[in-house]
Amino acid sequence: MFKFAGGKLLNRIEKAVAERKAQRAKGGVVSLEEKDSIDFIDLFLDAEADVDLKAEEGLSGKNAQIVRHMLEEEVVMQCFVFLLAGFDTTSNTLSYTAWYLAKHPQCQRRLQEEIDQVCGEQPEIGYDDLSELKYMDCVVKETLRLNPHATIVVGRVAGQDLEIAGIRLKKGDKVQVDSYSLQRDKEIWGADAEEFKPDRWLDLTSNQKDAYLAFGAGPRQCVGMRLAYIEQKIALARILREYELICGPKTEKKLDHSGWFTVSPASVTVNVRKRDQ
Ligand code: HEM
Repeated sequence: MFKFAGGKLLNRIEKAVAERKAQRAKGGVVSLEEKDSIDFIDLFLDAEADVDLKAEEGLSGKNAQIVRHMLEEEVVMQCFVFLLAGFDTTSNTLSYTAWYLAKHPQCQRRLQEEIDQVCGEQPEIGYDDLSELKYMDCVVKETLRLNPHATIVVGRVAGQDLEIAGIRLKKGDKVQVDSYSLQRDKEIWGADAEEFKPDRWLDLTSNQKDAYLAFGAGPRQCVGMRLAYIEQKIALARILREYELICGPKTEKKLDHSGWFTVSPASVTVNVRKRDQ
C-alpha cells in the first residue's frame, strides 16, 4: 500500500502553524511589519491570497478578483511545499557541485580566482557581489544541466485537446518532461553534451536556453529559483575562498543517483584542504 512519506513532516507543520496562530491570537507574536526575524509561517499567515475568479470560475467580468487571507490548511501546505521543494534541492546541487569541482581542479581554480577578485577579504559577501560571479553562475548551471534533480515535478496537464509536434493530446492528459535526457541531448548540446564544461554557458544558443529545464519553465517555474541560486553561490563562495575540494581515495569514480521526488547523488565523498597549504 502507498505510504505517504511526508506524513510526519506534515503533522509537525500542522502543529507548528496551529501553535503560531494561537500565539498570535493572544498577541504573543506580532505581524511581520513589526518583527525583525520572520519565518515562512508568519509570512504566509500575513499573506493575502489573490483569487482570480475569472481564471478559476470562468467569470466574464473584467479583472474579477477577491482578496482574502490564506486558510490554515493552505498555510500548512505552503510551508510543506517550501520545505520539501526548497531544502534538499539546494543541498543536493551543492553536493553535485562539490564532486564536479574536485574532479575538475582547473575549473575550481578559475572559480576561486573569480571569488578572490570579486569578494576580496571582506567578511560578508553581498548580493551585488553574487551577480558579478559570472563563472560561478556557469558552474552551478552546468551542474544542474547534467543533474536536473527535480525533474519529476516538471509535468503539465493538457487544458484542452491539442497537437504538439505531431502528438495528439486530449484534455486532461498528463505530460511528463524528461529534462534529464533533454539536458544531455547531443543534438542540442553538441558532441560533448555528457561532459562538464561550464564555459558553454557563456554562449548559449536559443535552443539550448529552451532545453534547460532544471527549474521548469513558464508561469509555474520554480518560485524558489532565485533564492536557490543565491544560497548556492553564497555557500560556494564561502567554502572556496577558504578551502579546496580535492579527490581522495574514496571519491566516487562516477555518481549514482537515488530518490524519486527529488534525486540526489547516492553519495559524494571529497576531501577538503585549507587553501595555500
Ligand atoms: C536547486 C534548487 C531547486 C531546484 C533544482 C528546483 C526545481 C524545481 C522545479 C523543476 C520545479 C517545477 C517547475 C515547473 O513545473 O515548471 C519547482 C517548483 C517549485 N519550487 Fe523549486 N527548485 C529548487 C529550489 C527551490 C527553493 C529554494 C524553493 C523555495 C524556498 C522552491 C520552491 C518551489 C515551489 C513552491 C515550487 C512549485 C511552484 C508552482 O507550482 O507554482 N524550490 N522547483
